[in-house]
Amino acid sequence: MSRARINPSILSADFANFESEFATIANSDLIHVDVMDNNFVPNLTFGLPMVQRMQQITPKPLDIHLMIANVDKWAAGYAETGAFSVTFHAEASDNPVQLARKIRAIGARAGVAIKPGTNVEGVLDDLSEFDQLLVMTVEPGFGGQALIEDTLTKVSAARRRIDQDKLDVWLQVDGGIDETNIQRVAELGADTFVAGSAVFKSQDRAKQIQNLRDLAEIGISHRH
Ligand SMILES: O=C(CO)[C@@H](O)[C@H](O)COP(=O)(O)O
Ligand SMILES: [Fe+2]
Repeated sequence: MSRARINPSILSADFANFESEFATIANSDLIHVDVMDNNFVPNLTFGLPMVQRMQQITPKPLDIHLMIANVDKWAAGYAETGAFSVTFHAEASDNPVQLARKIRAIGARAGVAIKPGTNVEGVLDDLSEFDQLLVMTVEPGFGGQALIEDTLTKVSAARRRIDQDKLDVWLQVDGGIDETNIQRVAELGADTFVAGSAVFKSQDRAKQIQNLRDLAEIGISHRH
């Protein structure tokens, strides 16, 4: 696996044809699956039975992004599907560290996500309990939004802490990532990039995934 990971978000895919859609993004690193409950976010996608089925047909490991309330109750079920990683929102959990331990014990990587309005400091001290920190670069709920520049200070702060404490934690960004900004966001510290519309609206998705990966790796190589 290359240093920069590109995880296409299937929120922008054709929901009636996941198997053929997945085949068009088979050169990705992981496939990002947005679970929304019309409660934690004002949009609804699909739940556990769909993710169980995706697990059977996917050419790549699944990176599950849970945008659901009562996540302390639901997250374990997603880990049990055999998903590679399960990321839940800090805002939706009563005890993120305890939940991460539960997800890890099942055998999935545990990720914690923060919305644009949530401080990163609250999770930085517990980072060793997680395999991934997801800094949302848009308000969760919808694809195709513009990246919120203010969120990028959190990416820099998280990168400083990960490097300083020599943590093995992936730093993911999600929302509005495309070929115009990925290199800069990588330079600031992200190493794992979710891209929905930038991949699915492209004429040649495989080529776009490789283009995004190349740009991100240039950004990573420019880090001081
Ligand atoms: O979690 C979310 C939205 O809440 C994302 O994963 C989006 O699906 C990303 O889409 P683009 O902003 O890249 O179009
Ligand atoms: Fe997402």
